[in-house]
This record gives sequence, C-alpha cells and structure tokens, in this order.
Amino acid sequence: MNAIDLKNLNISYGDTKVVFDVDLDIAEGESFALVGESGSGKSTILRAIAGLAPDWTGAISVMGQGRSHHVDRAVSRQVQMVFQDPYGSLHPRKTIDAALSEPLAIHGIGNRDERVEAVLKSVGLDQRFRFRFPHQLSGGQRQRVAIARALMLEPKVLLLDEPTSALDVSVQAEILNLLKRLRREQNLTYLMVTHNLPVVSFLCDRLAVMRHGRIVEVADVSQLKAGQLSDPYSQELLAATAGS
Ligand SMILES: Nc1ncnc2c1ncn2[C@@H]1O[C@H](COP(=O)(O)OP(=O)(O)OP(=O)(O)O)[C@@H](O)[C@H]1O
Repeated sequence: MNAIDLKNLNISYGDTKVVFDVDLDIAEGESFALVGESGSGKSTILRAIAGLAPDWTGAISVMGQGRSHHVDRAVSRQVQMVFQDPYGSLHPRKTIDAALSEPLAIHGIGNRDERVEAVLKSVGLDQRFRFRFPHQLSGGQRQRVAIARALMLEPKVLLLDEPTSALDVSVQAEILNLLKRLRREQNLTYLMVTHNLPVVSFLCDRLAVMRHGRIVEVADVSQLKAGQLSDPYSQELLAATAGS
C-alpha cells in the first residue's frame, strides 16, 4: 500500500489554478521531497492532502483511504502537517500542555497526561516545558512542540512545510536529526517541501522537482547527490545551490 497516492490532482484558489495534473505515489515509510521555485505549488499540494485547500479535483489517498472534500477525521488521524513557522502555528496564550492535549480532546482520546508526557520525551523536550507558553521557548523548542503536536494522534504520514527554514543554522541540524530519528522509530512517511537541497540529501529518498504548478521530474536522492538530474530546470536548481 502507498502512504500517499495523488492522481491527476489539480488545485485552484478561486479562479486561479495553481497545481496541474500531478500524479505521485509515495510508499509507506518513504521520505519524499517537493522542491522547485517559489510559487510553484509545493505547499498547496501539502495543504490539499491535509484538507486545507478545498478546491481540488482528481484523487487524494492517504494510507489507502480516499480523502473527501469535507472535514475527514479518519484521514486527519493518519496525516498531520508541520509548518515552517512554529510561532505562527502555536496559539500564544495556550500552554504547551493545552496545545498538545487539544488534538486528543477533538478526537475524544483519553490518557491525556500519559500521552503528553510520552510525546514530549520522544521529541527531546523536558517535562518542565509542559506548562510554559510558546514565547518562553526558543525557536527550536517551539518547532519540537509543533512536531509533538503533529504526532499526538499517532499519524502514519507527516507533511513538513519547510520545517527548518525559519530556524538558526545550528538548530536546523538538531531538528533534522530529530525528524530522522522519529521517522525510523515510528516508521513514519514524510512528504516535505524545502528549498534546501542538502536537506533533501540528508532526509529524503526521492524528490519531485516542480515548476509552474507541474512536476517536471521525479528522481532518486542518489541522482541528486551525483548531480544527475535530467530536466534542464532541475539542473538550474542544482547549479544555483552549488553556487550558493
Ligand atoms: N491562500 C491563497 N490564495 C490565493 N492564492 C494563493 C494562496 N496560497 C498560495 N497562493 C498562490 O498559489 C501559488 C502556489 O503557491 P504555493 O505556496 O503552493 O507555492 P510554493 O511552491 O509552496 O512556494 P514557496 O516555496 O514560496 O512556499 C502561488 O502563485 C501563490 O501566490
């Protein structure tokens, strides 16, 4: 079974179509990157899978279940999204405990104390952070909380939208190592958006290069590491990274 199956996916915002005819299969346990220029539709694909971009046609399946156009609790338990800016994605007046407990309350799941304690441990945060507020944490600690929140419902798939690009370089490495460990320990599937090709090499098995709302190439990370992407636009991206 594939963790994510996209068939002939087209996505619009109102009258503006931004994603065209995307087909993608991501295997269970795989880590897959979407790369490409700003505005090419990468985040929009993640949002549609998460149920946050309602205006789409085609088919979206997560762990073999087709997503409907409505709030879909069965699918949202399987797939959770982590955003670039943990400050924006955490409510400023809610404690970490409240932020982590909320998904459990919404889905009517008990054992909240135990689950909150376990998830804090799994993302490497001391229990003393539990009753603090987001502004009392560093950027890296906040991103650990955002990842913890995404893990509360024990999803199979994480959608990661530039999960480290708002962080200091030294902290980026810590979060990347955390994501690598969590994937291994919990057999998670990742679909991640990034501008950073070294991040793809570190964390991903395959990548799709997007341009103007379309996938221009799907490649193995070994091809990326060897500098052997075939589409001319992919080669431009490689050259831009090599020069930076
Ligand atoms: N809420 C929205 N309403 C209208 N248009 C939007 C909305 N969000 C994104 N867009 C447009 O959709 C297109 C794709 O945006 P998207 O954020 O998916 O691109 P991206 O490849 O993720 O870019 P970036 O790397 O900058 O995040 C862009 O032209 C963007 O301006």
